[in-house]
Amino acid sequence: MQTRELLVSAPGKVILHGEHSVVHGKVALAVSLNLRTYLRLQSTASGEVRINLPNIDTFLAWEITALQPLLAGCEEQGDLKELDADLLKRLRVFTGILDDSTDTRSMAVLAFLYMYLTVFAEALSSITVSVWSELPTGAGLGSSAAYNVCLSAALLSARGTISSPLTPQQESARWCKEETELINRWAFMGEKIIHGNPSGVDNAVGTWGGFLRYQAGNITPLSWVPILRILLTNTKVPRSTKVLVSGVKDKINKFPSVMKPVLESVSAVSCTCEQTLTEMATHGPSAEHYNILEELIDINQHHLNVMGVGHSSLDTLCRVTLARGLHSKLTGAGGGGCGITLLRPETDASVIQSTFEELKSCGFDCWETSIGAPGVQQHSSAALGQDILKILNSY
Ligand SMILES: Nc1ncnc2c1ncn2[C@@H]1O[C@H](COP(=O)(O)OP(=O)(O)OP(=O)(O)O)[C@@H](O)[C@H]1O
Ligand SMILES: C[C@@](O)(CCO)CC(=O)[O-]
Ligand SMILES: [Mg+2]
Repeated sequence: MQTRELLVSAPGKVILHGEHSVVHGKVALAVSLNLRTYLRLQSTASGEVRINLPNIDTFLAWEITALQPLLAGCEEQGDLKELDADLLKRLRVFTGILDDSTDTRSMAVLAFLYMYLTVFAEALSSITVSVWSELPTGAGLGSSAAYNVCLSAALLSARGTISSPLTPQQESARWCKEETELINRWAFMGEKIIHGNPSGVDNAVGTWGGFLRYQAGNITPLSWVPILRILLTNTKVPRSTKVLVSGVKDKINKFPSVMKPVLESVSAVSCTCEQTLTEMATHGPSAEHYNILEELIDINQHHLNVMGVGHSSLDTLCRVTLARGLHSKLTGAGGGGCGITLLRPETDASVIQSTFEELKSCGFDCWETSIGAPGVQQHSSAALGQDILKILNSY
């Protein structure tokens, strides 16, 4: 244990195209958001591990002596490709969390304890971890990935497996490539616990930030993209990514010849979108480019409905925006949660205002977002706003 206090943050994300298909090896395009999750880790002498999760009203502590026996029989974490199923089973018994639970608190606690035990292993230390997020929990904006990336970075740094990159002169710093890759791999373990069968796209965006093309674990940063204006709408309909991902898998197993072409088509949508964005960045955006982006959004939204991850609230979003000539699709796992609407450069402020008003009257939250924020970072306390520090320091 090398650290008395660590502050880290990681961004949420929007998936432009490829959610669900990406779980089955197809191409996705995703970009980080300007909404972040923040974590403070303190080393203590309490003999306890404590976690404070104010967003989900969860405040728990365990004696290290009670956690130690859970590690008996654990193999050293090698290439980090697979979860240690036995340890997870022992953790479920220890916490009383059932196999099929998708409960918010249970999933957050399991992911934390699993990562703490596997990172610290033979050197369990007393720590207090507090996490607070600007992201809505479980709404499709990668809140689980931002949580897992923060946990992974902070725990690995505190253990000394990776460095603490911040120098006294800096307000924020990032880890080197190799250490960032390790953060991403460990965060993926947390995603496996929360999601069941994640593709890894969400933790990749939370770790690396920016605009990414993702396919089967291959991450390609896209630096040639135009500035896009995107409206985000949170329908506030709760859903679980784990349940939705498993529903799509069931449908593919039931109707493979029907569903596989749908996944293939979504992959083609991602690739056509990528080509269009590259053209827009190289030759300058035209009205025709925006027409193509809008058509691709509509096609993908239909495909997502075919996969069974639509929701009447998302239909409402599409209808309200289309009435003003704007095109929307769900983002993330769907089933409620958030949708994105593409704004054209010439979209009038009055049109945006009236869209906001109508969506708000449906009970939705709606705001224009900014995309492409940096990935996981370590911060000095001077870098964080007073309101965020106040929350993290109050435990
Ligand atoms: N701020 C937070 N504090 C504690 N736990 C969190 C926090 N944010 C997310 N989580 C955990 O992540 C879970 C939500 O993950 P889920 O994957 O269902 O939604 P999401 O990540 O927001 O959406 P998507 O995966 O579609 O982008 C919560 O149930 C909780 O266990
Ligand atoms: C639905 C999904 O494709 C995106 C969730 O943000 C799941 C995943 O890729 O792990
Ligand atoms: Mg998630």
